[in-house]
Amino acid sequence: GTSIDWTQKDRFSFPNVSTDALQEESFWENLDADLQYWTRPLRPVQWYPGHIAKTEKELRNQLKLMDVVIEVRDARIPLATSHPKMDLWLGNRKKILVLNREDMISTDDRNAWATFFAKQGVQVVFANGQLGMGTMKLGRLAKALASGVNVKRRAKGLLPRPVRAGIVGYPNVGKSSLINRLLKRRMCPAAPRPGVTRELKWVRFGRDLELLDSPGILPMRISDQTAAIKLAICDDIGERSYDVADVGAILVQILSRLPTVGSDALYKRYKIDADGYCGKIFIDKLALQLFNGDSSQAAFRILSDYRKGKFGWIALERPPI
Ligand SMILES: Nc1nc2c(ncn2[C@@H]2O[C@H](COP(=O)(O)OP(=O)(O)OP(=O)(O)O)[C@@H](O)[C@H]2O)c(=O)[nH]1
Repeated sequence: GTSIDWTQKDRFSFPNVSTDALQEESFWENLDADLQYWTRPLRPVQWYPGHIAKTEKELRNQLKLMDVVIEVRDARIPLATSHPKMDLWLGNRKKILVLNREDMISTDDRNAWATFFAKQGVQVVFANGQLGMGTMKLGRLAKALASGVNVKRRAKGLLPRPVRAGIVGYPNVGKSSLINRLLKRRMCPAAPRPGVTRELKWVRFGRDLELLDSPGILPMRISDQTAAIKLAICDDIGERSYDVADVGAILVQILSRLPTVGSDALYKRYKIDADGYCGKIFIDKLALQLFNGDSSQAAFRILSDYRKGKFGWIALERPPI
């Protein structure tokens, strides 16, 4: 496989670069290849192709109505929660990128992503849909970006109209929470499941701006199992689509190799040795220790500890170099 040989790294000495930093860099460089290798023998995460086609059609219809598109991603996995066809679907609409769940990543991660997207000229806002952080800035940006729409209308002799913004993103990334925050209301009608026709309503959002009250859902990428595993770990897809024990085992392998967590932190929490190669053995031991041998429950405990930040706030992606 693509396992990392730390001892090899230690033999060379790089001036001014700590071994920890090197190990971490090497971890991130190898993570996607490792995930590909680890997921190959597993039951793939199941998407329903029928749903995907319908979701895509609905999304494209919704996008046609928007002048400004607010694309929401999970800050822990900004790449796995992106769709390669998004820019094509956008056409010449303006886009603002929201990295939501900013509370679930470290300041270093946040800075790294801010630099990465700034270099690409992408407008990025970090937000917390639960607490509402970032939404003021988002509102201001949407307004600023949208002002061009009426300049064009005036040039064509048309009357100005409110500019229309809409929120899109993968399931569960926090779209409804952000709509609620922007519209300062408690409830947003739950996003309907793909294929169910819904009424689209515009809600006034500040002066001259309207927000579509139901979010657009991005279709899953059917063949990308590396992205799927990350979505599963981050609880961005339903548990019925994957095997909890498999996903938990992969998380153990990731955590034990990550220098900022490592097998020491796993041992401290569960009193079980992890070796970074076989998360399944770790899960089975935890199952025997705490859950009468039920490995799904054991895996769920580890996933849930990760999601609650018990090992620190750990992103599963770093910007590519
Ligand atoms: N910690 C944290 N949790 C968040 C944040 N934003 C949303 N959540 C939580 O994430 C879960 C999903 O949020 P929703 O707003 O329902 O996500 P959605 O994208 O509308 O989901 P779908 O309706 O499935 O498409 C909820 O439990 C929210 O409370 C955030 O910034 N930080």
